[in-house]
Amino acid sequence: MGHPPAFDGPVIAVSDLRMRYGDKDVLTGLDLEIESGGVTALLGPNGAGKTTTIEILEGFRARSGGSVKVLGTDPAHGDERWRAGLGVVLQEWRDNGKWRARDLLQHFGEYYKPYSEPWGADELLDLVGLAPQAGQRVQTLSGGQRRRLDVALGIIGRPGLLFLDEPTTGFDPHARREFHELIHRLTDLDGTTILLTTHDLDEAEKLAERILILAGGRIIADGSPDKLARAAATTAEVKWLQDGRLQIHATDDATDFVRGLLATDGGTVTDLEVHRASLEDAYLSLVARFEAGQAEAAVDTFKEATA
Ligand SMILES: Nc1ncnc2c1ncn2[C@@H]1O[C@H](COP(=O)(O)OP(=O)(O)OP(=O)(O)O)[C@@H](O)[C@H]1O
Repeated sequence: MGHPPAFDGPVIAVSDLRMRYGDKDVLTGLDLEIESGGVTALLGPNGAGKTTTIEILEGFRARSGGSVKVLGTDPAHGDERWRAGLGVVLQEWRDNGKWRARDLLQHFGEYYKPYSEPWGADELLDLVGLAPQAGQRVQTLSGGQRRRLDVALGIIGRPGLLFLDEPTTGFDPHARREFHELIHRLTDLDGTTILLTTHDLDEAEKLAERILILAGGRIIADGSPDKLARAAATTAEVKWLQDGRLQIHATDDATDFVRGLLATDGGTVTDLEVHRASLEDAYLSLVARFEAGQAEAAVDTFKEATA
């Protein structure tokens, strides 16, 4: 006995996933396949359905339609052995405050013994950088330490697939960096596959090989950070002063536009600037428009920018 049985095939296979709360459609046909290994980040504006998606994949929420396989099993019918192959770190987890960190891990590790060889508590505390806090009560840990303990609980059974829902919300920059180092360490170990949700594009770019953007009920962008950034950067904004007045022009071919401008301006153009849209620009504008209630228009513009 060691790790849960290795799984052959995509660790997540979702097709036409739909979710409706009352009369509100949150997921309207989500398709997704994730192969084993590496970190995938699921991004999207508030209320886009990230947590809903993750909870369906974890088997905590019944879907309205579509087909879902996680580690080869439909989460709606996952048994204990299947669940033991998953690691779950929820957005908030506030129980167990009186337990000491090491005792808590030892206790939870017992649950996994029929299915895998769980981490020993001390080894795991070391891995997540909490060895000095081993004897401390959970309620006395800082926010960042608490989150690392959450991750320790999530990975204690050596899961093949780890879900992290907004793992660094509320972190200061130092805690965030330490957490990112921990995620890198986990993917180096045992090839754990990680799916995390975040609001933060910068975090997604740092951690993930693959970024998925969820908006308007489906995945509207899917690719490596580089690929998405290159796609978003095709439009450029050219700014200049002419006769003391600011002029702005958006173009797909800034070089050609500037050549034409300078050939005909008679020397009146000054302060010329070319600003290439970054992935961040495209994403922030998506989020702002989404939050202003212009979801559909926002999705169309973003798709055009990253197609
Ligand atoms: N149990 C529920 N009953 C009714 N509506 C719900 C329920 N859970 C979520 N919703 C709604 O579904 C939408 C998606 O919520 P969800 O939490 O999945 O989004 P999210 O992308 O994770 O958001 P955030 O980034 O704010 O965490 C929201 O409009 C939310 O209000």
